[in-house]
Amino acid sequence: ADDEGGNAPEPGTDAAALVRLKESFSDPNGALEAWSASSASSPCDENDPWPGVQCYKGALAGLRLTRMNLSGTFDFAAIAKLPGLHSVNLKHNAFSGPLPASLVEVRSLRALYLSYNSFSGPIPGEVFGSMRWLKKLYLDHNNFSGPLPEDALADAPRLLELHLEHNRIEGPVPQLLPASLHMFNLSYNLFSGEIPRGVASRYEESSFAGNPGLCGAPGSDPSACAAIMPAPTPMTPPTPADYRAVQEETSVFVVIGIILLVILLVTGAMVLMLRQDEMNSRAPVAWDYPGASAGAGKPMMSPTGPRAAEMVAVDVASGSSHGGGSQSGGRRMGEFVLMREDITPFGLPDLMKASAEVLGNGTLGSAYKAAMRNGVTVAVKRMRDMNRVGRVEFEQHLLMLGELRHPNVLPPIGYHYRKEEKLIVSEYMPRGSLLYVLHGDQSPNRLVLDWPARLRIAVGIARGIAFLHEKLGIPAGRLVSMDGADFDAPPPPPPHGNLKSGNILLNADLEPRLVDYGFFPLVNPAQAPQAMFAFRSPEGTTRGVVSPRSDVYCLGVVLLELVTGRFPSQYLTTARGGTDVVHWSAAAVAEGGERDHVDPVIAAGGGEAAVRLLRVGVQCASTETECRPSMSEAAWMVEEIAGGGAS
Ligand SMILES: Nc1ncnc2c1ncn2[C@@H]1O[C@H](COP(=O)(O)OP(=O)(O)OP(=O)(O)O)[C@@H](O)[C@H]1O
Repeated sequence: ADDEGGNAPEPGTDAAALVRLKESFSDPNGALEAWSASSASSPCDENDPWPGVQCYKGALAGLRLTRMNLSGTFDFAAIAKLPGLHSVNLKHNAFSGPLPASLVEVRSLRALYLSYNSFSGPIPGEVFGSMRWLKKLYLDHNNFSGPLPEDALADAPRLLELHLEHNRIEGPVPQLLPASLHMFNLSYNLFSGEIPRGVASRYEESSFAGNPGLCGAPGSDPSACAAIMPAPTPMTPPTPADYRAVQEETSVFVVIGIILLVILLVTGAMVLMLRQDEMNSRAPVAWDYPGASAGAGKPMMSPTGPRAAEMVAVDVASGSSHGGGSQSGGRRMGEFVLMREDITPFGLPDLMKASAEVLGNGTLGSAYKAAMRNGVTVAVKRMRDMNRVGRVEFEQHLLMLGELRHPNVLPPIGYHYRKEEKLIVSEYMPRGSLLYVLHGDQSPNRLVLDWPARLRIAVGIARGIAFLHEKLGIPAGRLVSMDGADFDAPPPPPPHGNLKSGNILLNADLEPRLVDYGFFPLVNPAQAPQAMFAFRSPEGTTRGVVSPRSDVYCLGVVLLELVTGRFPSQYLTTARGGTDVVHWSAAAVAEGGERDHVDPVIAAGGGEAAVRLLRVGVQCASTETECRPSMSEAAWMVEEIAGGGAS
């Protein structure tokens, strides 16, 4: 009624289009009441924009109508003539019926999110054939049926993400997919037959899960196809023999890991000794380093040389280890910035002369132990994949991280920045990581963590990560993507981003200290999915999106690892092995069999408390982010189990 009475907005304007669009669906809560011909403002009014609109330079660029209880159909034809409209997001509403044919008239769309509605019927091929700019298409959690239009899909020129999970789509998995398609999730549908090899190898195993008639998923047994082709077989629960097989695989993995580690340590130490001899014999000669007065213009040291040697050679030319004043909030020792006043000063020359040992080679870089002559022993991490950040950004971030103080957090104490070389130094923790103590140390007199120790460690981890969330968390509303292509605002980054047992170190009292946190803003976005464990969360693997709740998932994995004593398969990228602690434990909770999943070493001491901790782990590692507790809630749940007796 608002839109009648000669007050209609000028045809062709954003306002006219939205008023017409609103007539096509039902808005029982009046969420879009302001979409009216009699409205005093225009949709993109700077001071009083209409609800649900996203604007770019004063023009309508996106519609974000999520969780508004809207229903009926959506008249895409009404908005087809808006050339700047790039994104439509209708997630979590009650729209139903087939996809309106008018959809394909909105040629400008880059992103269309229809997840969690009740759309039904087949997916028309024109969606891919006519919408040539479409990059992201989210059709998951609806009632779509019928086969996928293979030819049209193969032709979509720019499609990056296609989400089809939780529908009733049937037929074979298409053989030909656009080269651009890096995310293709068809889990929980009715697809059948063998997944074409080229498709199976391109996507995660989870992309194909929940299709009982489908075989040939990555990592699955190829012979299973023969068995499954005639008729879909029901899924059978894993037998004890399966678990034994996984255990054996785990042991093989651990043995191989140890052999590799020994080779790495011996080689590293030998090369380092050779290099140090070489350096000593060349002591009077200045090493080549950009900006160094002596030796400038000579070729730089080979970047392919051994890592430790490169690390210690970078700053020999920059002078005395005890020179330099206070800059940027830290003491600058030549090219090295020491951020702490309370330890004996040192610089890169001291690190160079230190006896060094390779600690390991992780996803973010390699780590070395350096015992210096002044009695200080530190861990030096040579960071990879951070060439995107400039000096100022890197320094400010490190200084900020260095200021964080908590008993369960191990802050960096110094850093070195060059465009192509970044070192981060922290206190050395002689006991090593929780990963090593739980699974790596096979010596006869190894440390076995009993229940009180594990509970204390769980509490410490929860306190440390909750502290990081409090200090490094960014309120969700502050981040809005306005790049003109995708107006679905990205969630804030996970404050830790890489929480796993390898990044939880234990001090002499077995108190956990978290490391490798807060690097999300520094790591190159293209490398982050491989480098940071938060991307192994379900939302990270399926959508490439992570948030603070991804840290909660990572905490869940660690808690399950502590209670079950199993090596989580989630930590492996390519090799097979370990136990899928998340699904294994979730199944136990569903069947009430938690007690059988508690590590026998702690079963007697842990009792009901261990079972409760396992349940918290399962909840934290829920597939749906909304089902996970917030980090402060998770920390509180862990504290509650300890009941104050853990500290
Ligand atoms: N400050 C430290 N004290 C003692 N050991 C450390 C310290 N920092 C790292 N380490 C150990 O050095 C090894 C290599 O660490 P690094 O961080 O390079 O790899 P990672 O933890 O396996 O993987 P990622 O790069 O993903 O964090 C690990 O075993 C880790 O526990």
